[in-house]
Amino acid sequence: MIGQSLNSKPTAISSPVLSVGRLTRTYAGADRPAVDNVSFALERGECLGVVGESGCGKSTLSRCLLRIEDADSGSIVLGGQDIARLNARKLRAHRRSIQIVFQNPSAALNPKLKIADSLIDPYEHLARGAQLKHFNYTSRKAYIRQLLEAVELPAELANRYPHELSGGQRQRVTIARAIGIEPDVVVLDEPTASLDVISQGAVLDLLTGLRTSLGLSYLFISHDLAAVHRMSQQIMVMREGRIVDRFRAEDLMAEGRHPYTKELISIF
Ligand SMILES: Nc1ncnc2c1ncn2[C@@H]1O[C@H](COP(=O)(O)OP(=O)(O)OP(=O)(O)O)[C@@H](O)[C@H]1O
Repeated sequence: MIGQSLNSKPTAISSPVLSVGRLTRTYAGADRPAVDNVSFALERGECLGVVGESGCGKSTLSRCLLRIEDADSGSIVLGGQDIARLNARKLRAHRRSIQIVFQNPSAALNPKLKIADSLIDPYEHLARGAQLKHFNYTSRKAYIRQLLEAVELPAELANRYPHELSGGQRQRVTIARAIGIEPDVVVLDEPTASLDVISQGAVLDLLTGLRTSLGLSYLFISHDLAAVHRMSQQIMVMREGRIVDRFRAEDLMAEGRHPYTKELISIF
């Protein structure tokens, strides 16, 4: 099922899978932008971590990237096209390319749908008939079984409702939903914040395994520097809507870190 051919590290010469330029979003009545002139490039197959304290603009950034809300200005280049200004009809073609996993899996899953129905939904709306590289859609049942297996859940959970799963199992279902249509980019917005410490580690390890085996690229957004460091190849530090520091993960403790990054290091 899941191909292992993409297990090797991506080469540095590949062009970014997602490029964001000078993205800015100011809420009505606010005295400063929630997202202020943010630019970055996400390399294919990598995880780019965004760390910052509560209120720094992380969730606003992720909602703008998904076009759940619109930025005031700036570009979001995905698959070679700037999707920041596409109208709903044109945006539809790109919906499959970028998916999100939210903090709270209970809110992300429809309580009235069985797990199988929740899992099939993105495929039916965004990927029906598409050629998938890693999951084979031979039948609805076989596809759902592959998705559950990919996130290490037993097949029999397919017939349950969300309230009949643990929080960790529910988050694995939302991850399966996001990856099942094989997007280029997955935005992980505090994906483990609602889980206990043991489940957090297991879900982070699962996400890293999926990134390498499926060749996914992640934007991993969290207030937790330790988790961001564990997951990411590149790290950006966000404060009051701005990116104040960026570096490769191995340079976290290097000379020249921004004073605010040092503050975050001192409490992690
Ligand atoms: N819908 C909204 N309307 C008005 N202001 C908002 C809205 N959403 C967020 N904000 C404000 O924008 C700023 C950034 O909020 P955002 O939720 O993006 O931060 P965050 O880093 O994700 O915080 P947290 O980690 O607590 O979720 C905050 O000052 C917040 O009060």
